[in-house]
Amino acid sequence: MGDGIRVAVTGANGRMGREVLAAAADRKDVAVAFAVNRSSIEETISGYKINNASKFATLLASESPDVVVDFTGPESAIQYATACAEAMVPFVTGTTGFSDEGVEQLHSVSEETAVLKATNFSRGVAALRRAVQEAIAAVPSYDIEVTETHHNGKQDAPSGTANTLLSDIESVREDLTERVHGREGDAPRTAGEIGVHARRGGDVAGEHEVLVAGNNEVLSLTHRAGDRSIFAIGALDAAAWLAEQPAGWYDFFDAIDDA
Ligand SMILES: NC(=O)C1=CN([C@@H]2O[C@H](COP(=O)(O)OP(=O)(O)OC[C@H]3O[C@@H](n4cnc5c(N)ncnc54)[C@H](OP(=O)(O)O)[C@@H]3O)[C@@H](O)[C@H]2O)C=CC1
Ligand SMILES: O=C(O)C1=N[C@H](C(=O)O)C[C@H](O)C1
Repeated sequence: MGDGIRVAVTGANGRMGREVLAAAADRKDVAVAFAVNRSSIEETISGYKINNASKFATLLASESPDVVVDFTGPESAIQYATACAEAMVPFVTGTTGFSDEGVEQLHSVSEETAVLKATNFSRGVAALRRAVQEAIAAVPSYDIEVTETHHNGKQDAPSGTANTLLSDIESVREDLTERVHGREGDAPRTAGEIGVHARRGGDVAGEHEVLVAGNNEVLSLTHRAGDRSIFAIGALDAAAWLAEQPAGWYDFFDAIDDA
């Protein structure tokens, strides 16, 4: 696979699917084997024909892509992943909002083929995650609040990235056992909580802030996505790496730390 990868793209007419096709068109190391969308699309996107999603399994067999890149919804991602397991094609998903059962189903797929699931394909967010864990370990009694802001079309709240940051924080601060979503009325803060806030508006590509406060000081660690191309580029980098991996469960750190 030294000459590059042939990628299949799901959710091709979504905000992210379009970005992935645009990023692929810009890269010499990525060719698009095929692209699918649930609703039929007559026009091409970044020069690529868009197939109806009902043809996904047939196209997997006939086009033999090296890897599939999926940004859709939790139910469809599991359906696409299941088809990838049958065809033994590696599967990268940036889709968020999975239930615990959904994540278990993806884990089952990873017994048959390589699966890389990441709630955020930005290298800046990968750096933020590491910075947050280091920072909060240094001030172990401080209060923590996580705030995310996204465009008004986002389905899930809090964002997948916010949930990932919350898990990271809880792995360092085992005393924080309750996630409090928003705050209203007679609702004073308690010692064991992490406040979680989700804002929606306009076309914000994605912002995440971890606020750490105590002892007469405030530390704010923030990431702002300038536009969605960063997620698409990161997903294609992850896809190029995953295409060469054996069956198993991987995250974005596995790909970027091995580069
Ligand atoms: N990990 C990361 O770095 C990032 C993750 N995301 C995540 O990616 C996902 C998609 O986001 P975004 O592109 O903004 O969403 P959009 O709503 O713009 O696009 C969703 C796409 O998925 C398709 N789709 C939705 N439900 C189904 C279904 N049941 N069956 C088949 N296809 C379906 C839609 O098809 P149709 O057009 O026919 O409706 C559309 O093509 C979200 O979960 C989001 O949180 C987003 C950005 C970055
Ligand atoms: O839906 C989005 O747009 C985004 N979703 C991801 C998430 O839920 O964390 C990543 C990014 O913030 C954009």
